[in-house]
Amino acid sequence: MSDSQPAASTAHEGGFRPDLAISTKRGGPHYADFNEEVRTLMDKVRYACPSDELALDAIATLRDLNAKLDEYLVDEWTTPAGTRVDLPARGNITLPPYEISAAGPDGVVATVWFRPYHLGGNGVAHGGQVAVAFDDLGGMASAVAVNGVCRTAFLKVNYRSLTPLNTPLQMRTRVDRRDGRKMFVAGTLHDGDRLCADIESLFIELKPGQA
Ligand SMILES: CCCCCCCCCC(=O)SCCNC(=O)CCNC(=O)[C@H](O)C(C)(C)COP(=O)(O)OP(=O)(O)OC[C@H]1O[C@@H](n2cnc3c(N)ncnc32)[C@H](O)[C@@H]1OP(=O)(O)O
Repeated sequence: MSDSQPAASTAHEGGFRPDLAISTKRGGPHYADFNEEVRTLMDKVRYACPSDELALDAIATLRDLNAKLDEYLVDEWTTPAGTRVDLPARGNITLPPYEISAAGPDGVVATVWFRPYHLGGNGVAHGGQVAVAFDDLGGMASAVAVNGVCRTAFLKVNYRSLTPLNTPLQMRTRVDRRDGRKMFVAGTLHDGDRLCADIESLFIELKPGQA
């Protein structure tokens, strides 16, 4: 575990943050390239078998970079990662990248692609990464439905066929049924006409102030 900690957060206000002030300017004009280079680094690391000389060189470079980044850590409400809606997956490099083509009462439609670093085994995507994409986009469908924040209560993924890497895939999520705060969300992931996975899930609308 690294000792690096993000900056102290502001007072805990639960899941609702009316003052998010989302801006595509956060992180500056080169934040997109910064994000992309980090994803590329993760791709390379997933497949690299470095010489010891290269490993030592990379360790020194990364330590230097991490020390520089330590000077610029902010809290989760201020970081561009997760709020740069102009970037794939809102600039959150922990998510598989996606681009939203529709988000409304009929649900969310996105193009998602799994990169080399999402490798599970034998050249295809890790099932956990598929679940991460469904969690985020299922959460988005329920958030749009209630115009608020929801948390996942359960997420069942049916893996119907292998999910390829480096391929634009269609993910669709929608609230199938609402019962008060309970949003039953269905979703599919397709490679062309082929169904890769689908979900049965429940998202709960948070009460004001609820974490
Ligand atoms: C636009 C940006 C989009 C961003 C999207 C990001 C999405 C990311 C979503 C996540 O990953 S959230 C992180 C993973 N989830 C969690 O950590 C949640 C942990 N669990 C909790 O915090 C609470 O258990 C939870 C908020 C889900 C529910 O607690 P509550 O106290 O608010 O509700 P309660 O326990 O009273 O349950 C409300 C109803 O849901 C039902 N319920 C809750 N959990 C259930 C469950 N697991 N299975 C079936 N039903 C469940 C419960 O029975 C009840 O039904 P009834 O109203 O009919 O009585």
